[in-house]
Amino acid sequence: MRLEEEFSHCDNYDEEEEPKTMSQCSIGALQQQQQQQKFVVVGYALTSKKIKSFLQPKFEGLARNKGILFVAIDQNRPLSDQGPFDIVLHKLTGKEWRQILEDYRQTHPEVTVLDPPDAIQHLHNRQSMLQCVADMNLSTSYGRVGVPRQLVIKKDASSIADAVDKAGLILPLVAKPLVADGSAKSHELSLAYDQYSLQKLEPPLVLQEFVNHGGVLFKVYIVGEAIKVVRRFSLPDVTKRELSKVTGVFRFPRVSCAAASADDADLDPSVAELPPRPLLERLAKELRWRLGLRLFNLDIIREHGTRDRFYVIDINYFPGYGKMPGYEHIFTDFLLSLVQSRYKKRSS
Ligand SMILES: Nc1ncnc2c1ncn2[C@@H]1O[C@H](COP(=O)(O)OP(=O)(O)OP(=O)(O)O)[C@@H](O)[C@H]1O
Ligand SMILES: O=P(O)(O)O[C@H]1[C@H](O)[C@@H](O)[C@H](OP(=O)(O)O)[C@@H](OP(=O)(O)O)[C@H]1O
Ligand SMILES: [Mg+2]
Ligand SMILES: [Mg+2]
Repeated sequence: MRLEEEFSHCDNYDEEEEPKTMSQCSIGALQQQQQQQKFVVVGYALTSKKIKSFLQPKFEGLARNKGILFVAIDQNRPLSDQGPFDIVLHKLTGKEWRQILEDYRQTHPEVTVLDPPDAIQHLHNRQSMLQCVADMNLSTSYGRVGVPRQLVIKKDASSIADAVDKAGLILPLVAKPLVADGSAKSHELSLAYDQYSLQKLEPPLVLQEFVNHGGVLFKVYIVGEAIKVVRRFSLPDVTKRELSKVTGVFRFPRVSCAAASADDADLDPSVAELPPRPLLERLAKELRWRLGLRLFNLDIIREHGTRDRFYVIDINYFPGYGKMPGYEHIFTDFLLSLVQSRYKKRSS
């Protein structure tokens, strides 16, 4: 759909208007064109679930008032025939789609594609996802940030116990599918309590040491330079006593989803205390740069019993921003800032 056709859905376009004369029409068209030119046009390619959670009416309304227009991308038509766009927002999977976006980035350097498909791919594998955090080795006066020790098992479940032993990983272990592509399967995680049961797991997977953290994690949303942190309930600590008694591998559900908000819960202050802001700002800035991404969130936990020992356990591309408090303003400001910085670059 051309942008002009898409505009027919806009509030300011009235189909019931009186017929106009030729000159009125062309003046009207010109004015409309001028109005259009002032809009920041954001093409989006998102699943219907994502459209519902992200493009909420209040957000679209605020964006429009600030001069931002969202236009659905038609995947069945060449991208170059659509728009013209200032920004392209996307969260779709598949090789074909990645190639379309890469080609479009080459032929339309003036358009900001959020974010580059190659950089997003980095987060689709739970090993490469956390590599940047490990490489960073962030240690400041506000605290240290690392990743839990982990091991990748590509195949052969019968060899897992040996591999775990060799690597010196300490039980319990969180077993996560290696691929993190947003599919339901990629969110099917288990907790393994004993060596013998490890053979029941299904590779390819990542085995990550379980870090006790008081049952609360921090979700850090990043939108360009903006950061927002929320608390979510998480898996409870595993005590030594429990570990000595329990055997087996237990599948666990989506424990830290939006419904598990712990922001208003009555928590032990040492568990609830948010990670220091300067530490998160350093982490976010470095990750933005190292990952080459502007839209992501990360799950970070504080080792129970410490004040300043943090672990990043997960990074998600274009997460559920619709559940981030104040996302409407944060996102619109971000989109406008992108266009302004492009404009500045061009005129300097
Ligand atoms: N190493 C760990 N130590 C302690 N708890 C962990 C660890 N890894 C994961 N968890 C728990 O398991 C949950 C799910 O893990 P993770 O965030 O890696 O999965 P996910 O399916 O990618 O989640 P999301 O829905 O955020 O994408 C976390 O929210 C946390 O409660
Ligand atoms: O599409 P994948 O990569 O699976 O990422 C999901 C995250 O893992 C979820 O945490 C998001 O849901 P919550 O915001 O309810 O946690 C979920 O948010 P959504 O349902 O608004 O899209 C997704 O961002
Ligand atoms: Mg997570
Ligand atoms: Mg995840």
